[in-house]
Amino acid sequence: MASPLSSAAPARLVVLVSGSGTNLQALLDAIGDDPEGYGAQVVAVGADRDGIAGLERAEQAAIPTFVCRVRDHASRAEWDAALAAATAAHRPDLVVSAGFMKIVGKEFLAGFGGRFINTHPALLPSFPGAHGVRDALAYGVKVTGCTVHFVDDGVDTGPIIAQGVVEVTEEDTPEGEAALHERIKEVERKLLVEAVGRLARDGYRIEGRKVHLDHVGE
Ligand SMILES: Nc1nc2c(c(=O)[nH]1)N[C@@H](CN(C=O)c1ccc(C(=O)N[C@@H](CCC(=O)O)C(=O)O)cc1)CN2
Ligand SMILES: NCC(=O)N[C@@H]1O[C@H](COP(=O)([O-])[O-])[C@@H](O)[C@H]1O
Repeated sequence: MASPLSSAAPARLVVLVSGSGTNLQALLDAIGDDPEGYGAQVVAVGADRDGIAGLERAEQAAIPTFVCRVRDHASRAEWDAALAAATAAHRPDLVVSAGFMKIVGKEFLAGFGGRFINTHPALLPSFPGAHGVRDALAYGVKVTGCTVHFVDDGVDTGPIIAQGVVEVTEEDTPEGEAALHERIKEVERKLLVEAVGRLARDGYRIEGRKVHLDHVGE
């Protein structure tokens, strides 16, 4: 699949969040007042719930927000279609799931397949799902980390864009999940900013499981 990013204008990003939104903040800070330099701008932030810091961060930055709650829809499929429509209204080039804690369905993927990026707090394909940090700790791994990947119709199974490694130490007890997650997030924020910027600036191709970042100027 060839890059959908053909324009010289900054890529339009819709970012989906469910929680504190520190990955969203890292993108906003990297873009700052130079979207041309970074190669992308955040045009909207969407969420599956109200009252989260991620939405407050968007409002602070005067970025439009939308909330699409499963319980406001008659079925999961209707929610998925509503989320797809609310996202499409902002005409994104790329959609970024940055701590978005819902599995999206067919309609969303039909609209944004090949341009929907997720960041996950484990080294995929190990420990997919909603509890990547807890599952890695429970397994007893000595290294873990984070993965930025394109989303497909599995859960955390799509083609990998970039990964970052974090050591697990003797101090990382099962009770210390939050502390390990915080160390992962320090690496993850930088990885996400770097990966999204490169995809947006230089373009990319997805061939099977491989993501090829184009090399502009080489
Ligand atoms: N179709 C896909 N959707 C999403 C993917 C994906 O790979 N394919 N990645 C996720 C993010 N994700 C981890 O990276 C993830 C998030 C949530 C869950 C999950 O089990 N969610 C439950 C609800 C949990 C809650 O509301 O707290 C659910 O969806 O019912 C698994 C993986 C983004 N979406
Ligand atoms: N499976 C999805 C998942 O666990 N996502 C994780 O939620 C955190 C969100 O942090 P943030 O709200 O501070 O950006 C991030 O670590 C992200 O990888």
